Order: sequence, then structure tokens, then C-alpha cells
Amino acid sequence: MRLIRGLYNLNKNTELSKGCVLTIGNFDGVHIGHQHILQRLNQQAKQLNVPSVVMLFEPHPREFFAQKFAKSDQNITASAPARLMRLRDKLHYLKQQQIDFVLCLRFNEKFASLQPQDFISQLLVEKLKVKYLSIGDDFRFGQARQGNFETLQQAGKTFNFIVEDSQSHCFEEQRVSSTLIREALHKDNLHLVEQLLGKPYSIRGRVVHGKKLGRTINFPTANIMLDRFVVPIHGVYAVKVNLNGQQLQGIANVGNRPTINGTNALLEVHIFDFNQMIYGQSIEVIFVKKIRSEIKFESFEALKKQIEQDVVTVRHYFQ
Ligand SMILES: Cc1cc2nc3c(=O)[nH]c(=O)nc-3n(C[C@H](O)[C@H](O)[C@H](O)COP(=O)(O)O)c2cc1C
Ligand SMILES: Nc1ncnc2c1ncn2[C@@H]1O[C@H](COP(=O)(O)OP(=O)(O)O)[C@@H](O)[C@H]1O
Repeated sequence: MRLIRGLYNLNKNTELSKGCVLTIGNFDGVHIGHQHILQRLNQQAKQLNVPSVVMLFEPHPREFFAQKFAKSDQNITASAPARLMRLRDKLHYLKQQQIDFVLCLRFNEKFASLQPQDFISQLLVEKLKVKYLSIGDDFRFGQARQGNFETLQQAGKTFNFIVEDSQSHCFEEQRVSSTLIREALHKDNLHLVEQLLGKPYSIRGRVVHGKKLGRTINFPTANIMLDRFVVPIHGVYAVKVNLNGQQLQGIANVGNRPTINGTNALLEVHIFDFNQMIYGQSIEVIFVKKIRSEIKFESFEALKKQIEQDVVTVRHYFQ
């Protein structure tokens, strides 16, 4: 899979010169609904003998508009939903789905105000030479969200490309969506989350240095920075850790660490029966079961006692 960032870099890929099959969306979570769409897209790619392309936007359009409204009127508390995953994780799963190209476009004022017809003629027809487009029937695009599914169907007839409704996928009679998964995470129903995602919920990242306090209480924790990523989970979890092809067990905390007056959100994992320096290495933390919420303890000593208990709980759970 190849990642193309920005339209400028599109022309450099000769493989795309004979056209493509395309789908457009945020693909937050790359859940089982998305997977159905991507499988169908790949089928069409094979049939038409062109590469498959996923077009996505950074920031997500809802994040862009939320920020824009927040700036223009301080009284409006606009907010976009927390993402299920960062771009790096999304790309990992899109690669697993054997997508040929991901086209990641910056969603800005200029893009938001494109006329629907320009989006179609300049982007879909001229640049991408789309042969087949899979899109939800609620998709809106272009200035003031004027473009819709019918606009694209009409354009398909004019410019000779197929437009297909990507259709909702249901799980136990509920439409699978990123919102449904966020709700299940909120209720700590990690089992349902796994069923909807088609894989367990996890976060990948590089281990960074922290305050070096963990080792003083015999609970060294590998820290993953979450930066601007507003995580949809919070608290203490039984986890599995993938590190260099090995799967280990451990316990993790996602939060601000109020006991030590932490300010930024962090993912910290103490790996069981493990004693190696792994700073700078990439790990994947798989969330298996929520143990408790994060608490502000009176002292670091009290926190240590609680973590000791948590470890007993998690070890017992894994047994
Ligand atoms: C299993 C576990 C549970 C934790 N629970 C809390 C908590 O409830 N409240 C809190 O303030 N910090 C909690 N922490 C975070 C600790 O404050 C943090 O790991 C410790 O300060 C070490 O930080 P360092 O890695 O920067 O040295 C928890 C950490 C772990 C590993
Ligand atoms: N069992 C373990 N679990 C997690 N990290 C460990 C473990 N044993 C050693 N380490 C190493 O120690 C580091 C964490 O120690 P800690 O004192 O918490 O420092 P920091 O504040 O930098 O995270 C990890 O980044 C890792 O390199």
C-alpha cells in the first residue's frame, strides 16, 4: 500500500495513470462495515484491472468545522467526536485490507469551498480517472455540502464511471458505525468493540521517556505519548502488549495521572515478568478488560498499594 499525501504528489504515481476504483471517507476504526466496503472495492479493482484508492481527509471534516465555529463564535462550544484511532493505526489496518493507495488530503478552507462540479471534474475525473466509486448515500461534499449521492450518480453517467451505494453493514440489527463503537468503549464493553472492529481495540506508539518514577515503586511503565489524540478510553486496563513479534501481558493506565499532577494524557503500560529497556521501540497495546477508573490518590505510596492490588486482579483475570 502506498500513502499519497496531497494532490501535488498524485501525479508522480504512474500506476494511477490508467484510472482507479475509489471510496471516500474517514474510515475511523476500519471496522467491519468499512472492511465490507474495502473488500467490494478490491473486487472491483480486480475486475476493472486498476488500483484501489481510499481518499481520506486530515483533519476530519467535522474536526475542521468544529474548530472553525469555535474560532468564529466563542459562545459556540463546537466539538468533533474523539477519534477511535490515529492516522498511523488507520493506515496499518488499511494496509491489512490490501488497499493499493491511500490518498490523504488536507481538509482546509479551500477544499471545503470547492464547488461540487469542480470536485468531480478536477479531482475525480481529471486527476484520478475514477472508473468505479463506492460511496454512502448520505455523503455530502463541496461548498455548503451541496454535492450528494445523486450529484455523483449524474456525474457518473456524464463521465462514464460507476457509482455504487456502499450500504450500511449491520451487527445484531444495529448499523455498524464509529459512533456505535465509541458508545461501546464508553460503556467499557470491549467484547462488543472487538466484534464491531473485527479486531481488539489497541493503540500503537513509540516508547518515550517519562518522569522515571515508576521504577522507584517497582512498577516501571513504558509510556506512549498521545499528543493531540483525544483517546476514547480512560482508566486502568488488563492489556496484551505486542513487542518485536512477542505477545506479553500487562496492566495499563490511560489518563492524566492526577496523583503526580500530570497534565497531558498518556498511555502507560507495566509489562509483567519483563525487565528490558525499550525506549524508542514501537509497541502495540491491546485493551482486554477495564479494571477501574483513574483516581487521584493522597500519596504516591497509596497509588503504589492500589497498583499492587490491580496487578493481582489482572494476573488472576489472565489465568
Ligand atoms: C496500573 C496503573 C494504574 C495507575 N493508576 C493511576 C491512578 O489511578 N491515578 C494516578 O494518578 N496515576 C495512576 N497511574 C500512573 C502513575 O502515576 C505513573 O505510572 C507513575 O507516576 C510513574 O510515572 P513515570 O512512568 O513517568 O515514571 C497508574 C499507573 C499504572 C501502571
Ligand atoms: N516490566 C516493565 N514494563 C514496562 N517497562 C519496563 C519494564 N521493565 C523495564 N522497563 C523499561 O523501563 C521504562 C519505564 O521505567 P520508568 O521508571 O517508569 O521510567 P519512565 O518514567 O521513563 O517511563 C520503560 O520505558 C522500559 O524501557
